[in-house]
Formats: sequence, structure tokens, C-alpha cells
Amino acid sequence: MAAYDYDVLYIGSGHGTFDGAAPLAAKGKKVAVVEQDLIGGTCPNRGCNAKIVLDSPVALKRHLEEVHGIITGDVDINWAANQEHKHEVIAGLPDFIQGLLDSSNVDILFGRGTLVDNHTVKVNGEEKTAENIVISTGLQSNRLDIPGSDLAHDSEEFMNLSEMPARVTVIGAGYIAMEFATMASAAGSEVTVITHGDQALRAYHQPYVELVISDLESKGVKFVRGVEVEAIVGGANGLVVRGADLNIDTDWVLDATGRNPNVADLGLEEVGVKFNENGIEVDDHLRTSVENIYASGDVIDKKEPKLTPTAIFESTYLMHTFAGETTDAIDYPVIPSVVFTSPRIAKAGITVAEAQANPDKYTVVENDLSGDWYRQVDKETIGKNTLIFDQDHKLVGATEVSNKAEDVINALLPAMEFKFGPAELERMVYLFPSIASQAWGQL
Ligand SMILES: Cc1cc2nc3c(=O)[nH]c(=O)nc-3n(C[C@H](O)[C@H](O)[C@H](O)COP(=O)(O)OP(=O)(O)OC[C@H]3O[C@@H](n4cnc5c(N)ncnc54)[C@H](O)[C@@H]3O)c2cc1C
Ligand SMILES: NC(=O)c1ccc[n+]([C@@H]2O[C@H](COP(=O)([O-])OP(=O)(O)OC[C@H]3O[C@@H](n4cnc5c(N)ncnc54)[C@H](O)[C@@H]3O)[C@@H](O)[C@H]2O)c1
Repeated sequence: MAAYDYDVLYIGSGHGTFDGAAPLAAKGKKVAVVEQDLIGGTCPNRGCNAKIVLDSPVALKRHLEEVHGIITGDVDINWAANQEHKHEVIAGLPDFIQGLLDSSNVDILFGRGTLVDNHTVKVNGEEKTAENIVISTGLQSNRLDIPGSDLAHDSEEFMNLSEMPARVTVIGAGYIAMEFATMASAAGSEVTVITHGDQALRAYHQPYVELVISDLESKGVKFVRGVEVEAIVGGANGLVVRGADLNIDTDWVLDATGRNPNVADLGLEEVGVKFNENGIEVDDHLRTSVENIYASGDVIDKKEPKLTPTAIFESTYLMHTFAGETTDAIDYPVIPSVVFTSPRIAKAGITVAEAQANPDKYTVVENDLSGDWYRQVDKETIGKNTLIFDQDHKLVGATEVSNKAEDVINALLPAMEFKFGPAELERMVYLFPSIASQAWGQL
């Protein structure tokens, strides 16, 4: 049998890698991680963690506005201080994650990794061999192919702004567009969101999305729908975003038109790993088209949402595979998702659209939460949820729009994943008063 430098070598050090790589090495496997940038990848450094720190005063500002009168005085966000706070919170994360990998004896190879063959990766001109290779290279921001696209910025640049520009124009209507429009508006910017389709956040329950849009509009955010942006040009007074019948004067443009898989210049074509515009093609064991090469995390072409919890689940699954603990296909659990707008929209399981299309299989229960005493404690102004039950009255889906939507959906996950019936529901005792207790009481 050939002797390799490593049992497993990962390209990329994000959640698609490190949640599995560290325990795998701790089980005695020889593991290496190749990283060309910050350890930990997008989520800690340029995604979830960075974003949620910046969002914290935004959510608090909403809360204070809702209890205005009980709490008196004006509230403003000092963006420069918020930025500094974000830096303090996340700056240590790469070292922390590197510490986890080091303490499990994972070798970290800094540099760009490229495939040479199905057992070899080149890093800094040096070839390293491994029995198995995992490609976990994530996504990068899309750039519109229009004149002046270099005048636009991406989410990472937004999250490094030391001052919030007076006028921000956002192109797109997905997660990043809606979350960052919310932050910019709360921080005092005049915000315009341009969507090329009619709908924002297509995967979410549209009545709830419209509630969030109306709320943003009531705060002065302008939504321009169904327009293709054709150019960004420098004007006498900042920038101008142009489209058919569209001329928007602005100071700063966020291109939030999606993120594309990092598949270029990796040696995929040369080695024969199949991929398409959505990412690397894998089978139900996360194996690529080439033996001994696997893929994990956002870079995979998959129907599951490209989120941190999905990447963690995949890297953990691969850890069990490489440790010889399973030969089973990957069996994804219910994967929740949330948009951190203000209020949030969260969901898990069967969608409302799917349930409404199959009335023989599902019962849809809509709840207006404005009557819930616990929501009135914080004087929440927007609160609705929809619960979906199967024919045995077991919870199979839920979505909520409210300030606490992520906590409600998290609280309901065990009922969905483990298909709890009345006996199990009765055994679940939650602290009272709490949002989990209120959510569970609806079942
Ligand atoms: C602005 C933003 C906000 C987000 N917010 C959330 C959120 O709130 N909740 C949530 O669940 N998800 C969120 N996400 C998504 C989340 O960040 C990703 O799902 C997660 O980071 C995927 O992990 P990954 O390991 O697959 O990829 P990544 O974390 O992107 O890691 C890939 C790594 O590979 C490295 N790499 C690439 N090519 C090479 C190469 N050839 N050689 C060496 N290294 C290479 C990169 O430098 C990078 O470090 C957000 C994303 C963004 C952009
Ligand atoms: N809360 C979270 O979990 C969270 C937050 C931010 C990002 N993310 C992840 O980051 C990734 C990227 O998010 P995103 O918001 O960039 O992508 P997205 O796919 O959610 O949204 C892209 C948006 O751009 C629009 N668009 C595409 N082409 C366009 C064009 N030519 N002109 C105008 N609009 C166009 C689409 O209609 C869509 O509204 C996703 O994988 C997402 O899961 C997650």
C-alpha cells in the first residue's frame, strides 16, 4: 500500500473543514489543512460572526424604538464604535480556531492549494500526498458584469466600513442585500434596494418577507423592483446607478447579487473533478467524480442551504467516514435558516408553499403573535408564525417573522427532527417565562 504524508488533507479551513478535521486528528488520523487566507474561513472572519456583532445594536435599536416611552431619549448607532467592537470580538477567532487544530495535531499549511492528482496537492511549490483529499474552498462574491462594476463593493468591504456612507444603494434581494440594507438604514444611511425580480428572499414565506419590506420602507428604505442595473458611473455628486428609466445618485454601492463557488484554478479540470456553476458535484457520500477526492461545505452543488450549520454537519459526517465509523450515505437533518433582518424571518422543515400545494398531506396553522402576552412584554410590533403538521399532527415545518424568530425555530427543531408526538411533547419542560416555553406551548 502506498505511504502518504497524510490520511486526509483538506483545502480550505472554514466550517466545511475544521469542525471535522480537529476531532479526526484527535482520533489518531494524520490530518493537514491548507489555507490561503485567514484560518476559519468566511463565517468567523467575513460572514456570520462579523455580521452578528455589527447587527447587535441594530436589533437593540429596534427594541428600544418599540419600548419608546418606557425608555426615553433618542438612540443612534455610532458606526465607527460598532466597527471597533466587531474587530475586538472577531480578531481573535483565527488564532482560537488554529489553537483547536494545533492542539489536535492538525498540520496547517499556509498557501494556495491546487490538485495535482487524486492523492496529491501542491502548496507553495511543494507536493503533499494524502489518502483522501477534501475540497472545502467555499464561495466568493459575485461581481455584476456591467460597466463600472469595479465601483461597487462586496459584503466584506461593507463589514469593514469605518463610517457609514450617507447614501447606500444595494443591488440584489437575497440574504446579504436584506440584512445589510437593514444595518445601513439603522445606522442612518439613506438606502435604496434594487431588485431585478419581483420577489426578495425567494426561499422564504412571501407574506413575511413583505412585512419586513414594508417595515424597512416605513423607515425610509426605498425598494425599486423589477429593474436590471446596467451601469455604475461616477457623477458630479458621488456615483450614479443606471438602468432602464433608472438613475440613482448614491455614495456607495453594495453588489449583493450572490456568491459563486471557488472552483477556478484548483486543478479540478486537470484531475477530472466534475463541477458546474453551482459547485462541485458529489454523490450521497460527498464523493466527487474522482476516487479519494471529497467535497464539503458551500463549494458543493447541493439543494441544502449553503450555511454554516450545513457545512458543520458535512465536515462532521466526513470525520465519521474517514475514522471508519460509518459507511452510510449522508442523511441531512432538518436544517433551519434565518435572515437577520429586523425583525428576523426564520424557517425550518416543510415550507408553507409546499404544505399549501399538498393539502391532503399537511395542515397549515397560522398564528398572529400580537395577542401573545409574552411578546407584549417587549411591545413587539411584528409577530406571526405558521406551523405545519402532518396527518399524525406531528410538527414538520415552521416559519416565523419576529424579533425572536431564530430562537423560536431553534426551540421547535427537536420536535421536527425527532417527530415528537403527544407523549414526548409532555416530557419537554421549559423554563418559564421564556420564548421556548411560548413556542412549545403552540404545539
Ligand atoms: C456576509 C455573510 C454572512 C453570512 N451569515 C451567515 C449566517 O448568519 N449564518 C450562517 O449559517 N451562514 C452565514 N453565511 C454563510 C457561511 O459563512 C458559510 O456557509 C460558511 O462559511 C461555509 O463554510 P465553508 O467552509 O464551506 O467555506 P468558507 O468558510 O468560505 O471557507 C473556505 C476557505 O477556503 C479557502 N480557500 C479557497 N480556495 C483555496 C485554495 N485553493 N487553497 C487554500 N485555501 C483556499 C478560503 O480562503 C476560505 O478560508 C454568511 C456568509 C456571508 C458571506
Ligand atoms: N443569515 C444567513 O444565514 C446568511 C446571511 C448572509 C449570507 N448568507 C449566505 O451567503 C450566500 C450568499 O448570499 P447572497 O445574499 O449573496 O445570495 P442570495 O443567493 O441569497 O441572493 C442573491 C440575490 O441577487 C439577486 N441577483 C442575482 N443576479 C442579479 C442581477 N444580475 N441583478 C440584480 N440582482 C441579481 C438574486 O435575485 C437574489 O435576490 C448564501 O449562500 C447565503 O446562504 C447567509
